[in-house]
Amino acid sequence: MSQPEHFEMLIIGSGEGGKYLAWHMAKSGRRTAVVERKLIGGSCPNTNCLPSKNEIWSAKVADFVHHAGRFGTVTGPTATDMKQVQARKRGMVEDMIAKHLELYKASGAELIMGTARFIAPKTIEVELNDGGTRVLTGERVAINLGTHATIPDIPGLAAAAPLTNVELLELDRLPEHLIVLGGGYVGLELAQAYRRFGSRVSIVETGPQLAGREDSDVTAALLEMLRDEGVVVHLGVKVLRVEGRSGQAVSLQMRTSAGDQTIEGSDILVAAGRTPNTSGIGLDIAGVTLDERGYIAVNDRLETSAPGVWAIGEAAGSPQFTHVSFDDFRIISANLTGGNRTKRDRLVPYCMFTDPPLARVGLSEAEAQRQGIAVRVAKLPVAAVLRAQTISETRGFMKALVEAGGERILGFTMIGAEAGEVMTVVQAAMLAGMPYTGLRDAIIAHPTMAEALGALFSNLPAR
Ligand SMILES: Cc1cc2nc3c(=O)[nH]c(=O)nc-3n(C[C@H](O)[C@H](O)[C@H](O)COP(=O)(O)OP(=O)(O)OC[C@H]3O[C@@H](n4cnc5c(N)ncnc54)[C@H](O)[C@@H]3O)c2cc1C
Ligand SMILES: NC(=O)c1ccc[n+]([C@@H]2O[C@H](COP(=O)([O-])OP(=O)(O)OC[C@H]3O[C@@H](n4cnc5c(N)ncnc54)[C@H](O)[C@@H]3O)[C@@H](O)[C@H]2O)c1
Repeated sequence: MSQPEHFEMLIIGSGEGGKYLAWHMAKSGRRTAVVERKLIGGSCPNTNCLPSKNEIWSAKVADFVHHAGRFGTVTGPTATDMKQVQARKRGMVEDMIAKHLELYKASGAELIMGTARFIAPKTIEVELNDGGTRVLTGERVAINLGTHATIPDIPGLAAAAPLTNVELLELDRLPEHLIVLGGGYVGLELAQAYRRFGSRVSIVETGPQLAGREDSDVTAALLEMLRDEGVVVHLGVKVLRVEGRSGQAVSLQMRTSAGDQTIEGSDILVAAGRTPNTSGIGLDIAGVTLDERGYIAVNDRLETSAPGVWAIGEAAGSPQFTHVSFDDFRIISANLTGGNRTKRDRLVPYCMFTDPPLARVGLSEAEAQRQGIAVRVAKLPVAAVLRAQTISETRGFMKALVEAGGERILGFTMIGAEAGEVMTVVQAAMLAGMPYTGLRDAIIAHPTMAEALGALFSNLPAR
């Protein structure tokens, strides 16, 4: 065994929270190392958020071009060159990796490329990517391992070598018919994008609706939007088996309420949720306990069962968003410097980058009902928003929840153009504790999408 090297802060995984913690600790003078097996900067800039949003924007351009005539621009025959789509995306990812390396260098944190495994409490052995091993110990250890796509236990699926988001976002050819297993975030964003590039796309979802966490009016709007673009959606099905090989020919047999059906496709994408990267790396040896789903068990301060060991991001069971992994960093760094920050009562917003996007902060109607919280609900169709008329993007609606007996905003959902930006305006009001009347009565620039918040909150039923 190599001689152990000691660090004041040792971080496993260069994800969002892990890298910020490393840079922060190193800059404040602590000897810090990060061990990363592959993705410099984690999955967001390499394989997940940013590459997907990059390709989704290429698909948006394709959609603009397909409908250019509507806006008065005359085009001839058009086609999507997936090699160029890939080239733009790869260029962005390479730039990000270079920037991350500069930030590592400037911070003084050592980035060690290799796979970590615990061999004793607070002690890891790293199998270096360049060969050889190093043994590292940390006075404090943070674990930021992330997740990978779950491959459901369906006969023939694994043997079909299905695509996950990682492989799909690396394809430089267009699938002729892409079968998408799962109608959640990954499935919906990528199904729409590949449809716009020109693939035939079929979504197969076990649940009764798309985006299962959302209210039924929201998911009905999503469904209509996707079907209008020619995406075929199968809901409430049981997948029986998969045959063939993704990239060549693949068939999926499913049980539906109308009987058994088979879909023949060229490729299959698995987008059926995530599995934490917590197995086989000696977390038991480190004294780090997992919960029943295999995520690292943490308290509100993100402390694990092992003293001096924290967990960050998806592997810690935090909501699966980059901005949450970043907030996990803020919790840990605050607590390491005498603060008392917790993840309790965090207001976690999100935006699904379908087009138009779906954004939410706070409660949905169904959640309010489940929690027995009485609310007043205001709705406004996006078609009523003047800005939406100017850009011919009138699909969707806004919905706000306000406490029944007061003026506190409890939730906001929007499906429509610029939903993420409009939602953030409402989130800011919620964080400031501003009554809904503050937004209702504000002067908001005309014509913006956020201007419609005045009309939305004016629609609220009286107490
Ligand atoms: C297709 C897709 C699109 C998404 N889009 C969005 C979006 O638009 N917005 C959003 O907020 N979220 C999005 N997400 C979710 C988001 O990517 C994650 O929540 C986010 O990256 C946070 O991850 P993390 O910090 O927990 O871990 P990660 O960033 O995954 O980092 C974990 C790191 O640990 C490394 N690692 C694992 N095991 C070891 C080991 N034993 N030794 C060394 N290194 C190891 C991994 O290589 C990885 O780099 C998307 C997810 C997917 C799949
Ligand atoms: N824009 C964003 O912020 C963004 C984008 C992509 C992913 N993400 C994050 O990544 C997480 C993972 O995304 P995801 O889409 O993999 O998971 P998800 O949980 O959002 O959706 C998975 C879907 O697959 C369905 N499913 C499960 N097993 C199935 C099966 N055997 N056959 C058919 N359908 C099946 C589920 O019912 C569910 O609807 C998300 O929850 C989200 O937090 C965020």
